[in-house]
Amino acid sequence: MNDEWQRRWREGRIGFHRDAEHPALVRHWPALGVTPGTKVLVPLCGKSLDMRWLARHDHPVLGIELAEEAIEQFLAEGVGEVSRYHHDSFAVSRQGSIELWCGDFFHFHIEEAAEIGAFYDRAALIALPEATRQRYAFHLAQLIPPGSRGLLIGLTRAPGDEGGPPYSVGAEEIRALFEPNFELVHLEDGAPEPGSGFRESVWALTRRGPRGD
Ligand SMILES: C[S@@+](CC[C@H](N)C(=O)[O-])C[C@H]1O[C@@H](n2cnc3c(N)ncnc32)[C@H](O)[C@@H]1O
Repeated sequence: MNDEWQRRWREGRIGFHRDAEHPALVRHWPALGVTPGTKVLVPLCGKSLDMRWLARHDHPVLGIELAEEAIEQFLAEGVGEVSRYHHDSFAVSRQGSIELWCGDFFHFHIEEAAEIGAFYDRAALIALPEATRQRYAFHLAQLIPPGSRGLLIGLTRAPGDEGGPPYSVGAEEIRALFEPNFELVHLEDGAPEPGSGFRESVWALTRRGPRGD
């Protein structure tokens, strides 16, 4: 699966990428009440412009992305000096208050996550096949301290459409995956997209319990 993502980026098959920040981020992030200055984890970040929006709103960002191509495109499209270093298996690049860790999200561990106090998932959970989604929800919970908030934008496909990625992840599955470690509030469902029938759902999550619960 990892090779397939690298191939997609090399071949420019990145229909998931948006040319502007996601309206649900703009609409809902302020109400989460995340303190300015709090570092936001963006798992499976691609070259999402949502990271620039978060940075402009006083949040240092830590994005994690497998594909070097995505990170290089993001940096080339940005402004400012880029500094680079290595940390374990990750190649880390920093531009302004955005740091991008190139590598596998599942290899990113709590020691590296010390300063993270919020998260933003748009099309990360739904990029993963069913068998990996449980691992994703648990791993995310390990990285996020109790009391921290995050926004999750998921997606369902038209009834009977079992393709993916993006995979169809309904409200029931989202609750089953995250409720053991997070309080969830379902904020909205988008309208089905004409043509694809994809329909986004937006959730606010608050990490509960002691770390590693
Ligand atoms: C559907 S895209 C979403 C990207 C971004 N969140 C956005 O909204 O544009 C999923 C991204 O996750 C990356 N990815 C997939 N599996 C990953 C993993 N295990 N660790 C890090 N990145 C991964 C892919 O390369 C791809 O860029």
